[in-house]
Amino acid sequence: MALPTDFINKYQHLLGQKEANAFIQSFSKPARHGFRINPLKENRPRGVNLTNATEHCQFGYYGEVTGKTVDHQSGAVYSQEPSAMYVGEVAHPKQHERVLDLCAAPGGKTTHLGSYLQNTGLLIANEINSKRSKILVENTERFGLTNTIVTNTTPEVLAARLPNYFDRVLVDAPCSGEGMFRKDPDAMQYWNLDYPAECAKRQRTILKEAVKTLKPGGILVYSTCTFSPEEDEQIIAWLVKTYGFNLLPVKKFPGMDSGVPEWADGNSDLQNCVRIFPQHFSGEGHFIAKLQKPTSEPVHQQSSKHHRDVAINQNTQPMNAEEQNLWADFERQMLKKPIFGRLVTFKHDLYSVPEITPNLAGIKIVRLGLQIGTFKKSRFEPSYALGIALHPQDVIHPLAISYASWQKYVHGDTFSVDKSLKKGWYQLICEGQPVGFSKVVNGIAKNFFPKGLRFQAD
Ligand SMILES: C[S@@+](CC[C@H](N)C(=O)[O-])C[C@H]1O[C@@H](n2cnc3c(N)ncnc32)[C@H](O)[C@@H]1O
Repeated sequence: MALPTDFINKYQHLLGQKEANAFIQSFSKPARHGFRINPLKENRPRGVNLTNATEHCQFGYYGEVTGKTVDHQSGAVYSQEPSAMYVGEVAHPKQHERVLDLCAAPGGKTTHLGSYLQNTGLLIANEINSKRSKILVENTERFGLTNTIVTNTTPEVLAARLPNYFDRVLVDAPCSGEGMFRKDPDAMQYWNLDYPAECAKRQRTILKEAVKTLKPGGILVYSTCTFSPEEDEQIIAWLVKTYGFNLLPVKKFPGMDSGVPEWADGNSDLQNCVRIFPQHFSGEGHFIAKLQKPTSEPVHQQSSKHHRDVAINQNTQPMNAEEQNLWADFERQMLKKPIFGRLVTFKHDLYSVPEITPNLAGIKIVRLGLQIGTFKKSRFEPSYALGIALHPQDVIHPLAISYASWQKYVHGDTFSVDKSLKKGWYQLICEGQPVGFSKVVNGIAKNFFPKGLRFQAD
């Protein structure tokens, strides 16, 4: 791979000739692939090879997964390169915490954080880019995250609305992406010698706001997929100096390196950070730091389980009487236990929002928790997201379908089912995974697979 000359010279200077040679040569080797399995699903994925588990990530495996499979469509797996998997592992939220993923699209880390939260507490996944925030929504839905609100706003707006609010904040920062060069050589086109410093400026702007959203004593995880000290150790040194954060040690698995104090201000605590270099570790490259916000006074262990703000924003409403009846009918016919969260309507859609959702007025929300369905004229239509999120064991009418029927389903076609099936809604199950809802009428399963997601499966 033809790397920029300035890039080679820079790392020869930083790493020394011998180490730099190994680093540069690693770019000519094949990229490493990986995936995580989804612990929120009742059943393990059946179509992937689960023999090569990663040591550093509880849910991780080496290997490649493709998009047009049951495991992928149902959210049973999430494709993620092996070093990126260590970020969620380091962040590792505890159940019932309030967590912010500030730079979240397409959702690799969000889905990983959600794997730990187990749909408890609150996860706000924010993405500043509107188009990318929609992909983030797709991935949170696919993964079956019911405690997650997706917002599309700036760090400044979130910090102004939710100061000192989160137990844990992840800043997986936009960066110069040097760890992407092997996987995606196009990522090199933006690179020049000044680019890391430009990215660092933006990272400091984001972090200034991230710091405000974190409660005293809260945990901040900062990560990049780049090797440049300007965006890694130097950012952390600045954070520690400016805000008095405590740099916490992060476990290093074989092949992981420590942060390098000499590449910043010499603070020996910088060794607590993790560097993942492709010449030492089976992954593309990352930098991760874990920090704690100082507490000027003792933090009272306020359980977020009991916190409950009333309003969500000015546009949400409780269900009206007709909607309540339609929902109650659906719930009685379809669900073995009541739906999680707080139910609110937004226009004609019914949402389940996490119990501890704060007032989000003034923040652009792209996904208000889990969309349960839509009230149409005198009927309720369950959503695709609900059809994927519900565990088959909690549904009164699961319907196992063949792979051939699934192919028709994801293509947007109807398919035949047993003629004796009663008319009504069924949760479709393929290879043990819930794949959405269908309405069965006279032996035909009608298609409700979202138009924008349809594809031709092999
Ligand atoms: C490294 S990517 C995040 C990857 C994501 N965490 C994942 O694991 O899938 C960084 C994200 O930050 C967003 N971003 C860019 N500028 C930003 C800014 N000024 N404030 C917040 N986010 C920004 C980008 O749109 C991008 O989606």
